[in-house]
Amino acid sequence: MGSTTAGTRKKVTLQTIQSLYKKNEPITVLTASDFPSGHVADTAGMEIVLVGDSLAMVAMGMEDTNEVTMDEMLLHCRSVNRAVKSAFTIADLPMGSYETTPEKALTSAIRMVKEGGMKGVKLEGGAEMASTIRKISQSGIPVMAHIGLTPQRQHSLGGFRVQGKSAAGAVKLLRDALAVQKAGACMVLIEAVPSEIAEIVTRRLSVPTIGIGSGNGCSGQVLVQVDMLGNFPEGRFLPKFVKTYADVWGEARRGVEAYREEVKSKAFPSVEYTYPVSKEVLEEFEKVVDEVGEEE
Ligand SMILES: Nc1nc(=O)c2c([nH]1)NC[C@@H]1CN(c3ccc(C(=O)N[C@@H](CCC(=O)O)C(=O)O)cc3)CN21
Ligand SMILES: CC(C)C(=O)C(=O)O
Ligand SMILES: [Mg+2]
Repeated sequence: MGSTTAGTRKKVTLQTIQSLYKKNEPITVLTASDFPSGHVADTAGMEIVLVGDSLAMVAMGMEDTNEVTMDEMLLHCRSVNRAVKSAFTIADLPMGSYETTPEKALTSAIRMVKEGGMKGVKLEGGAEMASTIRKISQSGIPVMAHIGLTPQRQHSLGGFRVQGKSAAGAVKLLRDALAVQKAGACMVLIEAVPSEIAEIVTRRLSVPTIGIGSGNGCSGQVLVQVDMLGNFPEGRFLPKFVKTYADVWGEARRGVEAYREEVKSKAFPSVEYTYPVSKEVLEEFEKVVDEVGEEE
């Protein structure tokens, strides 16, 4: 099946993504927020690495995604970009960096490319964002549109709620998808929408859809990396759509506790973790040790 583990993998371009879409091969997308997470996503063969504003919550400990600034996003983008050699990179435009005018949005998108090293940008919203999407994509920066559950608009949506559940909601979703496609979006991310609805929307579009919590009928899938790796504090809430493929947190916790025990018991550092010194040097040093600092 398709592209495998990388290393010498060729650079993924929009054309690569287009050809996967044509072949009906699912497009793999994963978030990253720093050098190590960018590195593992890239070398494990993800086609797209997304610097999502969810990093506000998972990497910065903020309450939601609305607090993170453009400058903070750029810092994370630069770290991810140093690690990613093959994957196509996209970053979320954070709340406040694109809503006021298409010109402001383009300025922010250009910063993501020039300062963040990103290849494309993602922004939340449907039909109402069409002129913004057009402005950015006509300037040569690929735009992924994010519809369905749009976390930056959680207070209008009444929280992190499933979208497109009613017939009217599904019609709105389809209208949004068609509008952002017409405006030039190169991909449409669909978050937290019933599978059947997302599948029908995907069929009506001629650009790939990337689903999160929207079932198997999308052209590709995305998850937040720390979620799928189980790399988060005990007891943290996880959306129903997250499948956990590893227990990185458990392993990290086990390691730190073992280190603590061994420091307390003096089992660490044992001799193999220390540097040798010759007996002669040691004897010579011991001879003078009491005099050092007492001179004059
Ligand atoms: N770590 C993390 N993972 C994510 O997937 C994620 C973030 N953060 N932050 C930004 C958004 C917020 N996300 C969320 C958060 C909660 C639900 C949630 O509570 N879903 C409910 C369904 C609620 C309903 O019935 O309408 C669930 O049970 O999954 C969904 C998406 C997805 N994104
Ligand atoms: C969850 C994905 C789609 C995202 O927008 C993010 O990570 O911020
Ligand atoms: Mg986001």
